[in-house]
Amino acid sequence: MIDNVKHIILVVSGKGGVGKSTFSTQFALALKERNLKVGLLDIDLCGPSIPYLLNLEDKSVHQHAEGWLPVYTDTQQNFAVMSIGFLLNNRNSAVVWRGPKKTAMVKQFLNDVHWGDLDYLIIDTPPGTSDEHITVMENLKSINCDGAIVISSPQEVAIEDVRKEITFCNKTGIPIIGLVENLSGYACPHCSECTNIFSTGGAASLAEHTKIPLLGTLPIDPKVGTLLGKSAVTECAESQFAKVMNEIVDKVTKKDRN
Ligand SMILES: Nc1ncnc2c1ncn2[C@@H]1O[C@H](COP(=O)(O)OP(=O)(O)OP(=O)(O)O)[C@@H](O)[C@H]1O
Ligand code: SF4
Repeated sequence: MIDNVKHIILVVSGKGGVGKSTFSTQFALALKERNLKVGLLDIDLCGPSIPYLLNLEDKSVHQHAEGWLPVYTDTQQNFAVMSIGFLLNNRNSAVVWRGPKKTAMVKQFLNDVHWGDLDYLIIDTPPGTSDEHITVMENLKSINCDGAIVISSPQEVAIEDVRKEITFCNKTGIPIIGLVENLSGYACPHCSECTNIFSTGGAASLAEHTKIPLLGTLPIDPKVGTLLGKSAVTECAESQFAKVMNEIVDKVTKKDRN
């Protein structure tokens, strides 16, 4: 099912709430704006927020002879989405399954979704470095992904969790494409001036220390939380968030173009 996908990228974080799902969604939408065929798979079983972020909460997936059909956001079928959220009755229904059932669901998501031909499949993974998470990553390793983008926020505790996530990826043998620092300063909606609220430079020094590329630092931008399916790179093209997102897309896709 995944054989016709050219590139698979995991989005991971050692800590919840650092904007992993927001990044996955906006990164996937930015790739689509480059006329690429993109899929977005949400396997964050504890908090599947992708349907909400894409304004697709009323959609459901359908069975097909070849497996589950993803939800498409456009008639040209250039943006495909699959999330556990489509299988839940409502957004507030938590998935309270034990580890083995969750792992079985992840396997099914990886094996049974009919993605068709895709340039990029972006996978939003559950946050953390627990045993259950290791099983998920081992399954992901078997699908031959390009690597992982690690999301952090500037607070020291988040950076510490990123360190753990890096060790974790190294242990599971998943290459790290680069680091992204999210919530890095506040972009004023009036004058676009960016003010640092927390300490700065954490991800940059971590990148230097670990020799992992820093792909970009994305500011807190109040508009980003209201986009619901629209792409920041087109809706607020002049914003710092959009500029950095475009730079990240350039860096990640550059390898492909060379
Ligand atoms: N750069 C940003 N600017 C403004 N708001 C943001 C930004 N990044 C994330 N947010 C907001 O922060 C909240 C958490 O983001 P998100 O759900 O993407 O985090 P997460 O790391 O995926 O969380 P979880 O661990 O629960 O899956 C959301 O309300 C989102 O709109
Ligand atoms: S950054 Fe500039 S426009 Fe924004 S609140 Fe401060 S002074 Fe006002």
